Amino acid sequence: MDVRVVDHPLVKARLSTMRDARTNSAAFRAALQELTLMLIYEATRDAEVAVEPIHTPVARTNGYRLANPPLLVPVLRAGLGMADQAHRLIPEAQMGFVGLARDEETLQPTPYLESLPADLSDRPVLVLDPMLATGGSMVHTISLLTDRGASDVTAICTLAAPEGVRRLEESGLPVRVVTASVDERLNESGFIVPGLGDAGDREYGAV
Ligand SMILES: O=P(O)(O)OC[C@H]1O[C@H](OP(=O)(O)OP(=O)(O)O)[C@H](O)[C@@H]1O
Ligand SMILES: O=c1cc[nH]c(=O)[nH]1
Ligand SMILES: [Mg+2]
Repeated sequence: MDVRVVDHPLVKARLSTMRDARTNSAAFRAALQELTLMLIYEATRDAEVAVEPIHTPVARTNGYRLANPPLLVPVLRAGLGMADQAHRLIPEAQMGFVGLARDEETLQPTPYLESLPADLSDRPVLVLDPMLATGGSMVHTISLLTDRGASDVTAICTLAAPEGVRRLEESGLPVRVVTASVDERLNESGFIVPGLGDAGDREYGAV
């Protein structure tokens, strides 16, 4: 499985803002948006482009656009904080939604929303979720996508745990991961260490 860690000074700086326990919700959301921009920029580096002639005020030249715009799928709640920024970068993209809440005792994802196009064959998908911890939520989400024919899925995750990366790899699902960091480990409560805490709570407040 392809895991791309975007190792760039600006990525590290935004991630540090998100990790810092002193960062308030508004600053956390702003850093997440900026980080999302950089991760999507990297994730789409090899996207197929269509070429069509355009006229500048001076001459005729080649114009470029994405040949096959992806479906964007934020995983609620925390992934919502990445959705608008991703859409600004790829305004022609369609958006689907998955809602999951991890049971903090069993660490199993509890689904509460699924709003996705019926046919995803021949369409790239970008899944937006800041956190890949045990990998349970991501495996559930990608299974919903492959059930609809998706075969080209990229998980855009601010942070990943080695355990989650391994789980995705062992699932055999057609996915690659683009992240700002693969951290050390999960703790006994299933939180990423050093991590950044509960991403959804830090964006929107504790539930
Ligand atoms: O890899 P996993 O062990 O499944 O954990 C990762 C999930 O946990 C967080 O969501 P959470 O369940 O806290 O919901 P929230 O976004 O509403 O806070 C995060 O946004 C992922 O979806
Ligand atoms: O560290 C973690 C693990 C799962 N979900 C989060 O929001 N944070
Ligand atoms: Mg949460």
